[in-house]
Amino acid sequence: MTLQLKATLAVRNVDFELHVQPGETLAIMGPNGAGKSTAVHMLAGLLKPDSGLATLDGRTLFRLSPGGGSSAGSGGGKGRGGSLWLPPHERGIGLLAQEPLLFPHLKVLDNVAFGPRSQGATKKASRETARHWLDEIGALELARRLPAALSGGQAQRVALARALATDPELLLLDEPMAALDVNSTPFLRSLLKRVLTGRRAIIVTHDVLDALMLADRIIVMAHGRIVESGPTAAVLSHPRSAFAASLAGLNVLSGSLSGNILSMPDGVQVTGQPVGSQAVGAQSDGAGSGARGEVAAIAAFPPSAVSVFLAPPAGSPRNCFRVRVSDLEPHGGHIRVRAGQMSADISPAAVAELGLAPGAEVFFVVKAAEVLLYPA
Ligand SMILES: Nc1ncnc2c1ncn2[C@@H]1O[C@H](COP(=O)(O)OP(=O)(O)OP(=O)(O)O)[C@@H](O)[C@H]1O
Repeated sequence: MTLQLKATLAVRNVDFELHVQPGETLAIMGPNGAGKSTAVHMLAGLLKPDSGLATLDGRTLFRLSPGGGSSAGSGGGKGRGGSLWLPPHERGIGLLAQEPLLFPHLKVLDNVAFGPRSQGATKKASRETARHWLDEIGALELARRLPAALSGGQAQRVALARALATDPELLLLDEPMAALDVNSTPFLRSLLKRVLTGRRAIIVTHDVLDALMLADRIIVMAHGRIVESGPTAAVLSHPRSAFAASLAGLNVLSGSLSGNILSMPDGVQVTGQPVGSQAVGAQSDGAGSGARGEVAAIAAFPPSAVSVFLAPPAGSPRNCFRVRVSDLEPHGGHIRVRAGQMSADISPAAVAELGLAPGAEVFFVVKAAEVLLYPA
């Protein structure tokens, strides 16, 4: 029993396949325009792919073959050529979007009771279910308010209760914290942690903390494709895409790899440790291959591995980058020295000793042993 989604949509350049097991929470991450919301909207029944198949525990949500003929936005049921498209309310799926989208004229209790009521429950039973979920999310005292009298965080909690009240087989969360102020975010995140435990869900997020706290597994999308997938901790500790490496807080440099040397487009070379020479061949599917066995690759290393010097250290075999400091900011007990895309974490004493300030030209130095080289 599983959720399966396989879909293509040429107009958005998406083509991917994903699975989610019962009880599993999957985080979808990736840069802007990667296709994350597109995936969620297809599952919710709000966007029709050109072709694909989605099944939830053996039930077909949609089945569309290329040129199958049913038009986007049309109603449910079977179309020509055996195609099938269930409307959103028949899918057994709950959706929590960025905005709570509560019915403005209904009190909180009736907003939450709306789902069970439209599934056929009596008015009394629907309200009991609504009270149960409002209690679960710690918002029972809001039951008699209208949405206009709620804060953004309260409204989003009520929207969560509303999504859960239909007892969905799959809960979709599309950047549920994005529209909240920073003070409301931790509360909703810990609430989500509680309600997502043991529940099948997909969360689209830009925040690595959400993935760490809420997800069992993460997929990274880029350009409408899945470029990385695995248990959250494994993806972040051994990122294989530039995006996942930057999520994990690593410095990421792109270039082409030959042996243990990454050459960047500006000619600067980085020596590091290739992550499994077999992995280079296996992962590079030919698309990024260049001349003489070179493959498109990234170098990743943590800011804590970077030392900062005012002059290049003489005779050092280490990697040395000439950079201009763009920013200094506190980071834990250290100071994060930013220089364009690269960062170094050094002690406040070292910052004072070097006399660092934005605009200073310095050298970032990192040992080859600290640099991991991955196929891009
Ligand atoms: N309403 C739309 N009409 C046409 N194209 C769209 C529409 N919404 C998104 N796209 C395009 O589809 C592709 C996937 O977009 P999508 O919104 O799924 O990305 P995303 O990963 O959710 O991005 P973000 O993090 O910015 O929300 C992008 O190329 C985007 O420009």
